[in-house]
Amino acid sequence: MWMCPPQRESRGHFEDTAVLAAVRTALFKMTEILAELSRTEPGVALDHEPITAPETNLDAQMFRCFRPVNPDPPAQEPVCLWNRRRCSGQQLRISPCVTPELQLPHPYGTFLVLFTLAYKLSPLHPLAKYPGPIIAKSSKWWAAYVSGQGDLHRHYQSLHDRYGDVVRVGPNELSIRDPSFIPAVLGQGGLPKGPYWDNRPGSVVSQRDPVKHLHQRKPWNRAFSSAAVKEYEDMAAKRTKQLIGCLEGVVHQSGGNKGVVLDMASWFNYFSLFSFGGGFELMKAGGDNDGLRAPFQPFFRIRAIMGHISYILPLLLSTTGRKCFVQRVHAFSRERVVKKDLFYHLSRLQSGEAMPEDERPSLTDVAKDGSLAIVAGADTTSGALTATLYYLLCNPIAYDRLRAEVNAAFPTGEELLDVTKISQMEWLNGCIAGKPNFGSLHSNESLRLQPPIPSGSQRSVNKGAGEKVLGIWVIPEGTQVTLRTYTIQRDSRHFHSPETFLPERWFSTDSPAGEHNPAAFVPFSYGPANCAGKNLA
Ligand code: HEM
Repeated sequence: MWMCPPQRESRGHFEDTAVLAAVRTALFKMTEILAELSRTEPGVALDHEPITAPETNLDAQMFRCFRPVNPDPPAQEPVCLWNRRRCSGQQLRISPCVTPELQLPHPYGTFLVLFTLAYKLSPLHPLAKYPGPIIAKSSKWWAAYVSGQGDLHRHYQSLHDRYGDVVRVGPNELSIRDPSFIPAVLGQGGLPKGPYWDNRPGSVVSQRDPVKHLHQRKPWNRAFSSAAVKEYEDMAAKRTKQLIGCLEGVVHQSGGNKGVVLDMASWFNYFSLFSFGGGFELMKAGGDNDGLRAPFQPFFRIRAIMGHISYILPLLLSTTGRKCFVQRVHAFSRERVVKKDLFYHLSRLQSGEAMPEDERPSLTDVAKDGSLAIVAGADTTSGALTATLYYLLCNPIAYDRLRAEVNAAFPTGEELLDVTKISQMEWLNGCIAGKPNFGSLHSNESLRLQPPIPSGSQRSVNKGAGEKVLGIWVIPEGTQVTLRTYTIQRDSRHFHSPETFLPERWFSTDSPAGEHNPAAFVPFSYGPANCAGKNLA
């Protein structure tokens, strides 16, 4: 990794005293890396749709100082750095934006970097009044680094414990722990999505324009309407049985050996792709033998890191073969559109749907959304199931109560999913299902303790939109805000014994544990851009 982390004070917490030295090192290393990128494979880029680096923040403007600018690229054989074998033979084109010589920082660049840094840390900055660590105020590169360690949500929690409910976590970004701001930020008429989503394939999740988002969201709402979700029930029941059969098979093959180890996170991941009909037969294959799931794994980490420095994505796209991965996923999605599963519903081609020809989305658009369903739907669902199993195994009392409840409701174990029965099962709903309770549609303990999207979803007060007032806080234009799900859901002001797995808190109001603030439970987010697949999930 390019950046030497300064001394940690506590888990994920950086000492301000080491900060300036770290920032200097980081900036120097950044220039080195950019130079290295251009030296190793000169002038090669993949064919991609035009992508423009956002000019909305100073980090991006600084970054432009280091970007190569040669309008006449040399003719050259295209190469895919990411995976040469997989991408050989694909139609690639030299992009005019990358050249062999990278312009290293000249005096103007150095001056701009230092000036920008000084401005970000000065009392003149619009967010100067908000508390936060100096390294975070200096650059989002720091958040990208912590994100790469997989610890960002815990780090934000420690920052809130130290600085309060509103913390400056980036030069232009605030992190919020107060759930009373959820409707104003995420609700109807709230804030649009932020630059975290810039430079991504144009699926609904990365649509920052609220009007276009509304349009793109329609097929999703249709795909998860009550009628459509009913159609998935059989599929879900069959896949559940298949999973149980597979697990029994593995145990059987081991000859009843008690020491058999199962990677349940992977099995839940194979299972959670069930909404795609027969497209993924990972359970049947007993693993990802064909490498269908493997390409998604590095993508999750890269996506999480790049969200903080999304202006660098165009350079990465042009110097690496990430494009190859995206093309592969889209190709897979395109094949699926014709089958009657989630892709089919997204394509709005259902019978009885009076959708005029010209309003139907193109196959490419559906493929983009379908790819999103794989990345947004499968990992979240399997993460929730894995967390539930973990907490049940750590809590024998809850495990026994749940098992007794399931055995009573489904005595033979052969019944298909019966949603009416499920909605009346207290322990199941307390642990992992979704029963209307305390005004909250999805009330369960593992999603509270381990929300699959723990750091929340970024929103932005766009330039020209005017400042946004949240209680006593004035959020200036050009600021990004994020409500931290993990931190909010583990706040003792909203949940009794917040770090403890207590499924009964959702159905028992007799004990103090039952008292909680339902508004502080938002694993599926809130408002018009909340999770489109939550009914299915
Ligand atoms: C336990 C499982 C899941 C959790 C906790 C979860 C959570 C979330 C969250 C927090 C968001 C961000 C919303 C925002 O920006 O405000 C989101 C977005 C989204 N999720 Fe899920 N999700 C889950 C499963 C699924 C499934 C199964 C699907 C579909 C197959 C899905 C499809 C989507 C889509 C399409 C979006 C983008 C919505 C938009 O921007 O309008 N999710 N999800």
